[in-house]
Amino acid sequence: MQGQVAGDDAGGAGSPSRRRESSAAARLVRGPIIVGAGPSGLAVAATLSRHAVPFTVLERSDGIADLWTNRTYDRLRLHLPKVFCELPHARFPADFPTYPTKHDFLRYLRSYAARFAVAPLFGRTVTCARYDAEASLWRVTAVSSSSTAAGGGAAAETTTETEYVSPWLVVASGENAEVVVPTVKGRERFGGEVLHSSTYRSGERFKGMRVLVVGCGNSGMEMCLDLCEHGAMPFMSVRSGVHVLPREMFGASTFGIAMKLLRWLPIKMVDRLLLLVARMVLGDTEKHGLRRPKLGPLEIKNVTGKSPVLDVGAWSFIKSGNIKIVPEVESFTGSNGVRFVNGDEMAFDSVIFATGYRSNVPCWLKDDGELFTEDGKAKAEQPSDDDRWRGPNGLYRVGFSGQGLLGAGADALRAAADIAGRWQAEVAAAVAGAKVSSASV
Ligand SMILES: Cc1cc2nc3c(=O)[nH]c(=O)nc-3n(C[C@H](O)[C@H](O)[C@H](O)COP(=O)(O)OP(=O)(O)OC[C@H]3O[C@@H](n4cnc5c(N)ncnc54)[C@H](O)[C@@H]3O)c2cc1C
Ligand SMILES: NC(=O)C1=CN([C@@H]2O[C@H](COP(=O)(O)OP(=O)(O)OC[C@H]3O[C@@H](n4cnc5c(N)ncnc54)[C@H](OP(=O)(O)O)[C@@H]3O)[C@@H](O)[C@H]2O)C=CC1
Ligand SMILES: O=C(O)C(=O)Cc1c[nH]c2ccccc12
Repeated sequence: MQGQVAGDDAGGAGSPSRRRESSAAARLVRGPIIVGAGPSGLAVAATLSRHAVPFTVLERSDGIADLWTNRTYDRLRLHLPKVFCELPHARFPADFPTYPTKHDFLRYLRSYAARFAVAPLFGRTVTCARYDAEASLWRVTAVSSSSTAAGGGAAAETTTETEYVSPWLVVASGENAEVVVPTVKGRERFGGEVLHSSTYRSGERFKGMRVLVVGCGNSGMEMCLDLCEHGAMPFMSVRSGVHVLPREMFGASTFGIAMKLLRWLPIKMVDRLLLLVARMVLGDTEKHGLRRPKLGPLEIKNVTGKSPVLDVGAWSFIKSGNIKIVPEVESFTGSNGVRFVNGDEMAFDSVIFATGYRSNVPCWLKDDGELFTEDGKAKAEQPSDDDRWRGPNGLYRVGFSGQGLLGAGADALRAAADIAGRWQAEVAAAVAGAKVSSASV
């Protein structure tokens, strides 16, 4: 039976009442369950669609590609050239610029979903996925909420829990599913606005303000640039340093050059060449407070997942002193004060944490088949081993290789082909079974 009331949360007078319902019947879906309708989930679904395999995509937000739609700033562009960001089976339109804007990219993703008839179930947050060894099936619980105006005028929120069941589960919830915001001592004292980069849209409303940006990854760097261009005064807090590379070298994309060199040379050598050219183009970043990590830019990306910054203009503002580098934050000291680990104290109007994201897989995936680490990253036996896209029991990992959209597309092709093989074998067995039973009637 569906829609059975499993529990009631009392809502105080005037507050929305909350009801939790659960569908008692599990829904056995046709084909695999895919968790997430970002680029990875869409790419798996599209490939399955081409193999004529049905699927069910569960997505927590109300549309596709939530990260790109709702959690990125206005000026964002892909920072790898478009050829490295296409999903399987569909090129970017020829009139797209080399570095498409996020609006271009979203346009592409929407038409991609339409073209391959990918219609996710939206508003379904997966809270648990467990392998039922007895039945050889994945049991996936998804929660959805809906708000309805109740008779007396107060809104009633109903959360519904549904179990979806399938022999195959594709984890495509992303490496950037949840924001990371560090706990800083004295946070409650700070009177200015504090936000995470995922809610920053533009520097416009920070004009004339002193803004502390914590973190020097691509988000931190690009927000500082945006703040400068909108007449704000950005300060960038740096903890351990980063590799900054020009986005282009000798008129070609740095990433493209690196990919070509990797065909012939070992990664350490390619890193050395990139750093040599970066030094020629940018100068010594350490002199301006941006220490370079010990491992090279490509090697550190492979080993730890830390992305190099591909500079789109922030570097020149750092050199000119418009973006000021400050040390790691120690604490908030008052309504606008921040103390740094070197003991210096400064006043700021706002603080933006550009401290990155994390996966949420450990919160919901109960039988991870050794595909994930404790913090929900891809588990690799070798640092360079990005080949563990399939686990036991029909479990697949797509989009966790730390290689951006290119890696997600490659994972999606392999996972979908593997599932399609198994699906077709099951269909063939069912057809054979049906023939035998009809012959014996
Ligand atoms: C600001 C920014 C810029 C980037 N730019 C580039 C770039 O230029 N090139 C590049 O290659 N990579 C880039 N990346 C890396 C980025 O991870 C990929 O571009 C891409 O978004 C990965 O796709 P995905 O589908 O794996 O993950 P996501 O895009 O994060 O999609 C995952 C989806 O799963 C959903 N989800 C999560 N948890 C659950 C759950 N429990 N239940 C149901 N649904 C869930 C989310 O709502 C989301 O829609 C960028 C990342 C960021 C943060
Ligand atoms: N145009 C594009 O294509 C863009 C791509 N991206 C991509 O999105 C992903 C996320 O990038 P981003 O949001 O920059 O996050 P990142 O994880 O790349 O960077 C996080 C930054 O925050 C710092 N940090 C994290 N925790 C703390 C802490 N507790 N205290 C102090 N500092 C801390 C890190 O420092 P430390 O190194 O010391 O840990 C690092 O400098 C990356 O893959 C990136 O390449 C992002 C923006 C634009
Ligand atoms: O933006 C990112 O972090 C990406 O994941 C894209 C990406 C994959 N491999 C890289 C190597 C160097 C710089 C960016 C990337």
